[in-house]
Amino acid sequence: MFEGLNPEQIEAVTTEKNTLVIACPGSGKTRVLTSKIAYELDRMKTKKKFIVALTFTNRAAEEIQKRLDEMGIPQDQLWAGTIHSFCYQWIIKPYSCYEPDLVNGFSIIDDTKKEKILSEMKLKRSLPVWGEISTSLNRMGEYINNDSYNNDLAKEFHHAILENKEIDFDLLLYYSYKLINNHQKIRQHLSNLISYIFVDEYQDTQDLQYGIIGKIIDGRNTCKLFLVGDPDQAIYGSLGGTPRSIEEIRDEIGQEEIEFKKISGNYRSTQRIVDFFTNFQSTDVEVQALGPHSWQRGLITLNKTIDKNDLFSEFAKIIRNNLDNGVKPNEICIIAPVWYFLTPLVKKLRSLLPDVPFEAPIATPLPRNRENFWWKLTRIFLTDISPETSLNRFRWIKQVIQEINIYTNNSLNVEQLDCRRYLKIVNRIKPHDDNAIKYLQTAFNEFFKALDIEFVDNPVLFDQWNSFFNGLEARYESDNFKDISKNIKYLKSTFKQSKGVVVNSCHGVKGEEFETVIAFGLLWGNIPNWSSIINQPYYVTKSASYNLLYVIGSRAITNLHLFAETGRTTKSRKPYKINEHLDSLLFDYDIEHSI
Ligand SMILES: Nc1ncnc2c1ncn2[C@@H]1O[C@H](COP(=O)(O)OP(=O)(O)OP(=O)(O)O)[C@@H](O)[C@H]1O
Repeated sequence: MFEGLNPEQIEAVTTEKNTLVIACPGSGKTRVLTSKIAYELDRMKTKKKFIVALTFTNRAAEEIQKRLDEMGIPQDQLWAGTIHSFCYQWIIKPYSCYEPDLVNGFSIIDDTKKEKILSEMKLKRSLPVWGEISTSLNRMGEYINNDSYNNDLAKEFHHAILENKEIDFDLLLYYSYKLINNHQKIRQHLSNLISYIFVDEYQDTQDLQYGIIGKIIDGRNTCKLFLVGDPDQAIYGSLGGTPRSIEEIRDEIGQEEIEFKKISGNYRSTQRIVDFFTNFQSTDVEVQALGPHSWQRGLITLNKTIDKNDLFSEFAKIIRNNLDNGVKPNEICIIAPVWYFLTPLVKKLRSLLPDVPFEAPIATPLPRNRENFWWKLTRIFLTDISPETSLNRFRWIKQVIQEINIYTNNSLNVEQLDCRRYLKIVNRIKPHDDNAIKYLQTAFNEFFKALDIEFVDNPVLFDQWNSFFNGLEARYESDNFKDISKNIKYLKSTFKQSKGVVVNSCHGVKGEEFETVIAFGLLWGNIPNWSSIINQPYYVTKSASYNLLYVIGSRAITNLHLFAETGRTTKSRKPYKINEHLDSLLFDYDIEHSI
């Protein structure tokens, strides 16, 4: 369990106390977190308690589970997922009957629908459609935009969806906090059930999330807390994410003691990459590259003259060179500043490099609400059956069957043998339809028929069915996806194990590492987003800009190619300019023809 950990890391893993671990990128925070979870799972004295690991993305939760599988650690007593999934499954689903706004049923709306409603509201008020409005609330139920006009709009939006018995992820968090704060019974139940809460990327935790975690722990000494993160990697400031100080965290958890630990060094990158990204660090702590690549020179380039239309062929050239030099496709990553740059980019690259696989996790037309039951069943149907996916698929089917039991009062068994049997049912179902929507509907119908359950009679499953398929149809018709194939093969390809060149947003690649990173759109207004620039004090803009550049730079192991392309214009037709902090940095870049 302690294999591959240095003494500082072992100390963090074996600590008995509530702990906050802060460290620079590549220092092994994820490794420590996974080992600590394994260590605590192994020490559990009762079968009645759970360990909860809160990660920023579902991808990160799956990575932890995969690593625990590889370590051979049983995970029956682990729950891992995002704070939104946690709130839904542990608070809202069991206790929504105590909340008047939710008591008559509700469904969670998809991002596409949310964006559509918000855009219509903005148009009505003659506000620019592209202006970012946060609909996050704090624990007092207040909206957190700087501007009261935006707060009114956020409030009006929530009123409108609630009228329709719908909530979004922000209301999900808010009602979870309200329920846990108002009902001692809920607090007590959760703190009796949960023995440890782990928080990854603590620096992006919102006020309500601290509030919810704090209420579960709240000085009762029954549940411990372990947070890891890096304040310099806080990139969700505009959505209310903040790295709290150790004193503030102590206040949240009812004055329980909390220990502060640092781990040092970077095991990921070359010293040159470290020297590049530490220019955007908030402190002047020296970071030493300790890993096997530390001494390599690699390549670090900055191109600020290339036209946006020439990016694709330039990327293709870099990718081809890397592949020729033995770099595997999934060790290369292209980072876009905003997710809507991704779909056209992948399309273009696929045509330029038809033999190279690409993986664009965001470029899926599936509705992004992973709490939807039908999303979870889709994942099982569309993930390849292979030895590498078998443990995941087994875990997913178990979850799905447990949910069916809750919704239908059925008592399907969830023992090992039974879950294998359900998986076999899924594996046998092979609809003939090419159209993705038809394929999935046939598959789901056949699955429920084999289980002998009439799901259409169930209001929750029926509502979720509508929201899933309406969401999928709406996304297929939206500007971003209208050109992609509606064939089931395309949808299946979005679930493929990561073997291809990764194309993702800066937010999507947090925590990951790649031999070669290509980042483009490093323009003022993208990095950071206008919402961190317009009407913001300079220190907010600077820290948003620094943190994004820091996160992007620190994903690279050996090579980093930066692009601040020309030819992009704002909605008011002004040319975008290079990010000013990147522009003013004096760094010994390699010249491009050496690529
Ligand atoms: N003690 C160690 N010895 C050798 N390699 C290590 C050690 N600890 C971590 N690593 C390796 O260093 C790399 C970075 O580790 P990890 O992803 O855990 O860092 P991190 O602190 O979570 O980074 P980030 O903040 O960027 O998410 C990984 O390849 C990991 O396997």
